[in-house]
Formats: sequence, C-alpha cells, structure tokens
Amino acid sequence: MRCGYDVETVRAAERALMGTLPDGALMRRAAFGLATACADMLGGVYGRRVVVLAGSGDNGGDALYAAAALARRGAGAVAVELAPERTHPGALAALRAAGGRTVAPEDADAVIGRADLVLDGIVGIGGKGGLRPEAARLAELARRARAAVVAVDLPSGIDPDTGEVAGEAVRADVTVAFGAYKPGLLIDPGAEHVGALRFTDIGLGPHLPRTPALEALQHADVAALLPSPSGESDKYRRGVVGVVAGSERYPGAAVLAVGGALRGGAGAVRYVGPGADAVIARFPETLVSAGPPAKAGRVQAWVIGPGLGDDSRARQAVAEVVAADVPVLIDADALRLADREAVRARRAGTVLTPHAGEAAALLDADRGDVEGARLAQVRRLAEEFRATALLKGSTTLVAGPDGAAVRVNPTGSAWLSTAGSGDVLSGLTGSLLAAGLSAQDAASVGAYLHGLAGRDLPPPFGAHELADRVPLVRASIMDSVTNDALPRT
Ligand SMILES: NC(=O)C1=CN([C@@H]2O[C@H](COP(=O)(O)OP(=O)(O)OC[C@H]3O[C@@H](n4cnc5c(N)ncnc54)[C@H](O)[C@@H]3O)[C@@H](O)[C@H]2O)[C@@H](O)CC1
Ligand SMILES: Nc1ncnc2c1ncn2[C@@H]1O[C@H](COP(=O)(O)OP(=O)(O)O)[C@@H](O)[C@H]1O
Ligand SMILES: [K+]
Repeated sequence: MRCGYDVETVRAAERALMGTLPDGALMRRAAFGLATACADMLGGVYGRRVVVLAGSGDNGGDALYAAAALARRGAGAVAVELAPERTHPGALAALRAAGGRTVAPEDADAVIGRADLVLDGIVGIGGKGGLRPEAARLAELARRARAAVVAVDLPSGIDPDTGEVAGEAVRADVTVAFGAYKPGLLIDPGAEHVGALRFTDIGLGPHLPRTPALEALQHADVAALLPSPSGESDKYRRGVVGVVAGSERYPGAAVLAVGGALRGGAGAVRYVGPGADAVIARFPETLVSAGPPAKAGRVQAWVIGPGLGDDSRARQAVAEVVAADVPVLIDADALRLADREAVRARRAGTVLTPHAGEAAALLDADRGDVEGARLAQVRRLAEEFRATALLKGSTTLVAGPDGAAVRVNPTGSAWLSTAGSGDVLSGLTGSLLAAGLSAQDAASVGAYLHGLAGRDLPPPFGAHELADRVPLVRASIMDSVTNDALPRT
C-alpha cells in the first residue's frame, strides 16, 4: 500500500522525529536525497547549470542545500531569491561557500533560460492558498523553460492535502517527496503536475499513524484481495452477481456490464432486462430473465444502472434493487433514479459509481467544482449517501461512509474515456462484491483491474476489449507477487 498523509500529520511526525535528532539533520537528509535525484536526472553533474527558485521557507532551504551539493561536484548554481532578507541563512551560506551566486527575481528570465535544471523550492507543505504573484511568475517561467524541472517535496502551487490547484503551479518532470507522500501528489489536478514521483526516506515512518488520509493499492494488496476458487467452491459459493442494465435503446450497455461481471470472479451472472438476446448472443453462459429483479432468483450482489433509461420499468427495478438486503452497485441512470433516503437506510454494502458530471448532479454542484476538488467531493458523496462512493475520471477515488482512508486508484489511462468503459467497470466491481469483497475493496480492486486493462491494451480500444483483458492483467498481478516471493538466485 502506498500511503498519503496530510500536512498536519506530517508536521507532527516531523516534530517527534526532530526531538530525537541533532539540529538540521532532517534537512540534510532531504537535501541529500534531492541532490541524488537531480544528479540521476542530469546523468552527470560537472558543468551543468542549476537554478534554484528559492522561497523563504524550509522548502527553499532544502533546494539550496541540494544545489550546494551539486555545486561542490562542479555544477554552476544560481539561486533566485523570492524574499532575499528571509532566505534560509544556513542553506544560503552553504550555496555561497560552494561557489553559487544569487540573483533577484527580476533577473530570473535570463538565468532560467540558460539552465539545464530548475529546482522548485518556492513552497512546500507550508504553502497557503494560490501562489502569490511573484511566485506565480517564477512557476510560469519554470513551466516554459527548456530545462528539466525538479519539484522539491511537491510542485509549488498545488495544495498538499487535496491536489487542488488555484492559479499557476509548477509543472515538474520529477518530484522528490520527503518522508511521506502528501495526498495532493496523488490526486488530479495536482498529480498531473508531479511528473515522475520519487521518494526520499528521512526516517518519519515510525512516527506516522497507522491510518493515512489516502492510500493506493499496489499489486501485492490486489493479489491478496482477488477471489480465487478453492477445492470446496461451486458456482453459488463463488457468488452470483445480478446485472440490471440496458434498454431497447441501449442494449450494448447490458453486454458490456455482463462482460465485466463475467471477468470479476463471481461464479455466475444473472441478467435482468430487455437486452437478454444481445447478452446471450455474446455470452451464452449468462442466466437471463425478463421479469423484475425481485423475481430473478438469488444473487449475492446487484449491479444496476448502465444504459437503463428512466421509464417506469427502470424506476421499479431501481426501487427493488435498492431495497434488497445484498450489496448493490448503483451506476449511471440508476444514480438519478435511486431514492436518497432509501440508499442511506441500506444495511448491506452500497457502491455509487458516478463520473464528475453525475457526481455534480447528485451534489448540486458544478462539474468543474467536482473535478477541481475531487477529495472533498468524494467524501461528501460518501457522507450524504452513507455509501461507498467511487468517483471516476482522471483520478479515480473511493471513499467509504466510515471516515476510513480514501483510496486513490494508481492505474488507468486517459484512453479509458471511451463510451461504455464505465459499464464494464460496474460489472467487474459488482462481481467482486458478489464474490464477497467489502464495498471499499470491491470498488478499489475493480478500478485497479479496469485501469490496468486500459493501460495494457494497445490504444485506441473499444470498451468491450477491456473485459477480455482482465484475465491477462490478473495473471500479471499474480505473477509479479509470486516472483517477488521467490528467493533470488
Ligand atoms: N519540517 C521538517 O522537519 C522538514 C521540512 N522539510 C521541508 O520544509 C518544507 C516546509 O517548510 P516550511 O514550513 O518552512 O514551509 P514552506 O517552505 O513550504 O513554505 C513557507 C514559505 O512559503 C511562503 N508562502 C506560503 N504560501 C505562499 C503562497 N501562496 N505563495 C507564495 N509564497 C508562499 C511563506 O511566506 C514562507 O516563506 C517541506 O515541504 C520540506 O521541503 C524538509 O527539510 C524535511 C524536514
Ligand atoms: N482522463 C481520464 N483518465 C483516466 N481515466 C479516465 C479519464 N476519463 C475517464 N476515465 C475513466 O473511464 C471510465 C469512463 O466511465 P464513464 O464516464 O462511466 O463512461 P461510460 O458512461 O461511457 O461508460 C471510468 O472508469 C473513468 O475513470
Ligand atoms: K516546491
């Protein structure tokens, strides 16, 4: 699991650790890791031109100490001081002692124009609100520069706790995070400013709490959660997932959702709705029925919504499924049709899977507000519906109703924004619910597999190809975990 901790938590851990160390030790560790990352990136240090954008806090201090280390190895180092009277004195002295020089912000254009590397030490976790005008101008110069840009701890201008970006922000090629990942590094729009994310351990680990603010599953976590049949399994024990999707107008949504469900690990898929012919033609193993969900026979979880429409049949089906005492995934049209109070009153797990537009409608907000503040909005959804909310898009987030860590999906590709892709995700995730995963695990594992399938397929692809790719990505996850466990020879 990769974890993200908010600023308050990181600060508390830093205080606890600093109490055990000599003055300046943490900054030296951070600067050493940063200088190493810069040298790796430059592929050699001697004769390279390094420019530090130096804010007046410790973030600027880290950057200046790292530049001093590079200068000692033969780089030319220049610092642009945002507020010269407040620049970190020790770090500035170190830079000067190593032969570096300083310039005022007015001269930044010229030095950045000649640089091989720009170190963004404008602000780190101490940044408040959007960048102030002088800092914003430097961030813009860095963005336009031909030099490589390395962000110190985080790209200046992104909110460390949320990934929100108000105005200008640095766009980095590499970000070197110290001690702990901050949520803003993992959530768009912040995450898209980060470039390659590197980590420098400064010893905070033992001082961080067990529960982070944000967590991202990795292969080993997913491998441990994926259902696998055992010797005692039969199709019912593996779980039966019911899919209520499609309409005369959108029969394809039924096929895509069933396709996802067949690949999720449940033992059988029941399909309920008017798309049965299309479903059977593509997936003859599906158990189909034309009546309402309540008459379809037992399932261990329901998926309802993709391509459903909003006629009286659809409304009735949504009401029946929401009233069922098994886990339910509510998507697309069903998000509009479900009665909020009935969802809140449910006792079995519930997963809502809106994209930003659907989330905006549910929260009475603008789509842009949802995309700009995903973490806050996914939490709101989970609270307001007392359900697990999976907010889709460039960063997919999963929040539970219980205030546990929000999960951020680390897989995926913008090529997934193709018609019907969400229908496959719903089927896949519902199948994992039927197989017995909790709402939070089913949603995050579903998004993980879906995202990996989207990365694995040669683009452009159609949504129907995603489900067929799931067994391959599943195998690669299992292989990587088994290989990690083998002794190295
Ligand atoms: N606290 C610690 O133990 C450690 C901190 N480290 C570094 O220290 C950083 C935090 O340092 P600080 O607490 O000094 O804070 P920062 O250096 O992140 O930011 C504070 C400075 O930024 C300016 N600032 C704040 N908001 C701004 C805005 N919107 N526009 C322009 N300027 C703005 C402030 O005036 C102040 O000068 C971390 O991100 C990390 O880089 C590392 O050295 C590791 C150890
Ligand atoms: N920019 C993006 N980057 C990565 N994934 C994206 C992006 N845009 C959309 N997606 C993913 O593509 C899928 C689209 O689902 P959805 O919006 O429901 O489409 P549809 O209704 O056509 O099925 C979701 O899994 C979503 O997370
Ligand atoms: K920074």
